[in-house]
Amino acid sequence: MDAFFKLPLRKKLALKRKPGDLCGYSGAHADRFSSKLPWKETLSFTYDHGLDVVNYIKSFMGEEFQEAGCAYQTYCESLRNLSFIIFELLAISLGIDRYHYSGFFEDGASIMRGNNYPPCKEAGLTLGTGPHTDPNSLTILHQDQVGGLEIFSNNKWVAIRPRHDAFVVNLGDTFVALSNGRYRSCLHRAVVNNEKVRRSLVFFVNPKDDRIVRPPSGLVRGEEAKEYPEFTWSDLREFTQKYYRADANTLHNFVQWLYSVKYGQL
Ligand SMILES: C=C1C[C@]23C[C@H]1CC[C@H]2[C@]1(C)CCC[C@@](C)(C(=O)O)[C@H]1[C@@H]3C(=O)O
Ligand SMILES: O=C(O)CCC(=O)C(=O)O
Ligand SMILES: [Fe+2]
Repeated sequence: MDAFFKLPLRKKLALKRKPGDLCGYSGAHADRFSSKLPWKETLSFTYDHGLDVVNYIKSFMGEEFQEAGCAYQTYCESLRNLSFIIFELLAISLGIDRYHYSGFFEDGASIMRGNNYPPCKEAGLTLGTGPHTDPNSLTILHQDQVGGLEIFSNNKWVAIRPRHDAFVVNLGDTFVALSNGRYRSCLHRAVVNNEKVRRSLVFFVNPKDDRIVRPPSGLVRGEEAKEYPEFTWSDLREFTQKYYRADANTLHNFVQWLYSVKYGQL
């Protein structure tokens, strides 16, 4: 990732994400937003179980990234396996079939994202990533030793101390619906500093695009008891990529959009 973000801007822009697509390079999301631009660059690609990551990275970034491709291949496969273990633990904690969620995500496709946060002379006047809950289902993050990830807990921002030997795991909005509201998604942000570049690797786990997101029957007592309408990850990704910058209220606004646009019920 270091080698990529040190490339000349014209080479990075050659991999610029296409409008509405999550994958590719983005510089401060300057092509998407006209205010409150995040102080960061990102490089994202979709990972599904069958992807030959090495060839994908080489074709996408160049032959010189063969070694990076091998590292990403191992990393993505390992995090996919870890996600299934986490989903089993979540199912057990909810008292449902322990394989319910891992089965639901078996044919899913995740997003691998590298975040590069350059130092900022006026670090207090900007944010690397603004306050948000992740719209996806589950996030497995590794931050470098610089520090900058914060969660909102007990009405204050709390720094998450970097640990080189640990991942940060948080639930996203889609899992709120999959658990029928029994779990909440974690509000977090990334701050920057005026001295050092900061990097994080983020693995966003998602179900297959068109798989219907609904809670297991064991978590729903009667039709009225469903907390959220049914939707797909494809719907929520479209909402965040085309109509709404994910923030602390994405799920609420997404449901309004679903009813008005998708179901025409408002
Ligand atoms: C589905 C996604 C949209 C974002 C990347 C993944 C999960 C987190 C989302 C994001 C990081 C939340 C803050 C705003 C955002 C625009 C960003 O700063 O990158 C979001 C991502 C995105 O829309 O690219
Ligand atoms: O870089 C970080 O520590 C947080 C990044 C993040 O929240 C995201 O990319 O969704
Ligand atoms: Fe996030």
